[in-house]
Amino acid sequence: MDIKEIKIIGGVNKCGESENVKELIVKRGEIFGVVGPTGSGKSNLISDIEQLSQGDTPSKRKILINGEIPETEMRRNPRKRRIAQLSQNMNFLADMTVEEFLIMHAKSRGITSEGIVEKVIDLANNLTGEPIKKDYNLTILSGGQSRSLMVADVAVISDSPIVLIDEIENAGIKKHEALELLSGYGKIVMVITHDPVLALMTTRRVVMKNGGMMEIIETTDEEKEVSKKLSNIDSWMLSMREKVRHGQKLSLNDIKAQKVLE
Ligand SMILES: Nc1ncnc2c1ncn2[C@@H]1O[C@H](COP(=O)(O)OP(=O)(O)OP(=O)(O)O)[C@@H](O)[C@H]1O
Repeated sequence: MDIKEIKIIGGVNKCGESENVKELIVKRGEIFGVVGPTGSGKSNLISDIEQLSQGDTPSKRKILINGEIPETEMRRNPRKRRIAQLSQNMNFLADMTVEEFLIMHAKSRGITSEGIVEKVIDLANNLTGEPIKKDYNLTILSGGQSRSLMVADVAVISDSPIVLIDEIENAGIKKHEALELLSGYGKIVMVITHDPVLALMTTRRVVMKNGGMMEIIETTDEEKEVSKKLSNIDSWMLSMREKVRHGQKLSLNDIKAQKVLE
């Protein structure tokens, strides 16, 4: 099934009161943000989408796919759900090389195209400062390398049209590029974040409060500008981290803020 949009029909907050936002539609290629303080219900909203809930969770939300109630099979069978989830705590456990894993995953999805392994690894290497090689064992990958590979894998091999991301701010990868990559592959991307770099690169974001969807904010052009500048600062921080990691010394020249903010 070609998933073009998901619709969230609002339910109730933690006090049982109707949510302010009654209906929310997220379309293919859109990056949608979920923001709110601790305990405000961000993960709960993502989990409702992941389960394709139909008024049967505490929030009583309903999730429609292309305007319709998804088939029971899609709800019950995780293989048919086609929703990928990424979080900063995820790691690979399988004892195999990067190449073996990618070939196996591509095969299981019926993808046989030439050069798919190289393509995924190249994309992953754009997201991390520490290069990944195809003969590396999955279990020796660092956190940043693992997450980069997962993002590239979800973008290219996994056919999950819906990607739910739970706080990747400390995942040690180029977050901006990671989100751009996923949305560029025509996916519906929903990202929970406290990070302005990510929050401002979404087209819209929902503000959670007390377990309910309070309001939807459209990202302004000015905010997009701010996002680009913050992203530069972010890449710079990542490069500093890499220098320290590789035993190099930093100098005051490295923190000339103007260079970063230009
Ligand atoms: N609409 C709701 N109805 C009933 N319970 C809810 C609702 N929304 C959230 N909760 C409950 O409130 C608690 C906090 O919610 P949740 O974990 O989703 O918050 P969060 O914003 O993700 O928090 P954190 O930022 O700390 O991860 C959870 O136990 C969750 O089950």
